Amino acid sequence: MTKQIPEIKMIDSTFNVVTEGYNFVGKRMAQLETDVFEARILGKKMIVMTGRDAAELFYDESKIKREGAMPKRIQKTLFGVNGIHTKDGQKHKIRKAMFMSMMTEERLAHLRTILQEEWKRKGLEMEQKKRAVLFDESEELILRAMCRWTGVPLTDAESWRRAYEVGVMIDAAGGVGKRYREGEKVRTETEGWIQEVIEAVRDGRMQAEEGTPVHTVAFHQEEGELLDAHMAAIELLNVIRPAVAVARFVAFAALALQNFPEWKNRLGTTKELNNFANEVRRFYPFTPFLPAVVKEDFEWKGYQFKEGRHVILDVHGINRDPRIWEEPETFNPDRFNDFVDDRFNFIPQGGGDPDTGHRCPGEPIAVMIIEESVRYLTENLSYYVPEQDLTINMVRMPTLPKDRFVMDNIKVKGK
Ligand code: HEM
Repeated sequence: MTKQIPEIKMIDSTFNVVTEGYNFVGKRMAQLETDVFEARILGKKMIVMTGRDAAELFYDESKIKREGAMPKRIQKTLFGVNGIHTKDGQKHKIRKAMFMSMMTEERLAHLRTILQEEWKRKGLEMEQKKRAVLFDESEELILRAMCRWTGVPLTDAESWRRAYEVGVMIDAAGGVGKRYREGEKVRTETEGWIQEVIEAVRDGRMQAEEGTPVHTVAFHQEEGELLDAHMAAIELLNVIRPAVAVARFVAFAALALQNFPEWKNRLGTTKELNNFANEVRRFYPFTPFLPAVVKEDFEWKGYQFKEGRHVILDVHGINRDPRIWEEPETFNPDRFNDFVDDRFNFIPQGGGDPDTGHRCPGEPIAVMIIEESVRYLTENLSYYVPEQDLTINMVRMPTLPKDRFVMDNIKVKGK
């Protein structure tokens, strides 16, 4: 028997999404005591879904597609227009293979070494400054590391400006008005910068080592053709930009060390450090939800999904779902000791199989950046956390601790 999907009886709920942010979906799910509801958002009727099973459905390519799902305003700031996030089927698989080919064990080990070197440099810089904002420093550090790793040249003179611009693109994703317009502007500039690099590599003005992401993207072919240089720039930026976004998790990790200091001396083993990084990705808000579109009519748990209907997956809610996580509101890295990941129950960076579906290819990079940052902060740096506002505004998307984690009296240990 088919059931009626519970509906939000409002002409349009966009205002509530904007004013309630990360809380919008969870609040409605609780009010309606459901895992699925329908609402009109941005003028379109959408099915909003939460829970592990909803994630499994969302990543079933026979039922759900991406074409036409991602709002243009998010493509124009965060992702780049018509990049991998919007592709389906064979086109997506070929493009995705390009990203996945960058994630070999050897290449990732190289990135870890780069991150360790960059943290050493950063530690000394921060010590000289005495007082620094961890979020800003992390953005710059990660941009440097990613440019080295991908093979994109970056001078000392430009690293802060470029890092700031990439940060603006990320921050603009959930913004309106000035915040959105600035994001769009810096995206155009940043794409121009990377496009020049791609063109220089292609015509031999710049050397790029085989196996580096810049080489991979510059010479990646689809149907016997190189990518258009602008598209290549968008996709190379789809490696660099989201890594810079991990600075949010670095700031959250520092906040966790501050608020839950009992974990500081529980980071000695690789597993403990990894658990801590995963709990940071689960506990703190980042990706709120993901959009897609129903490919053809089907029924799920008695509900009718009609072809062309937009769907939204509640990523944030699944990270805090009490059916998956015991005491979800408690920060507890130990929960990952016996956690069985079934690809749909822990999805801070999307679910399913990264090789074949849309799941983020950058999870090992994100985890590694958090791990190396936490390692450096706890083992190599001493600092004082001055009075400041570290509240997390759950309305703003994406969010971060308000004062971006100011550190004072910074000293490198054991020099
Ligand atoms: C702050 C850390 C990160 C978060 C929260 C994050 C989150 C996500 C999410 C939610 C998706 C969408 C999954 C979907 O559409 O189903 C995604 C896709 C993607 N991410 Fe990440 N990501 C992060 C870091 C990275 C890094 C370091 C890379 C570098 C390679 C990366 C590259 C990508 C790409 C290329 C896609 C598109 C995949 C596809 O459509 O097949 N991300 N990410």
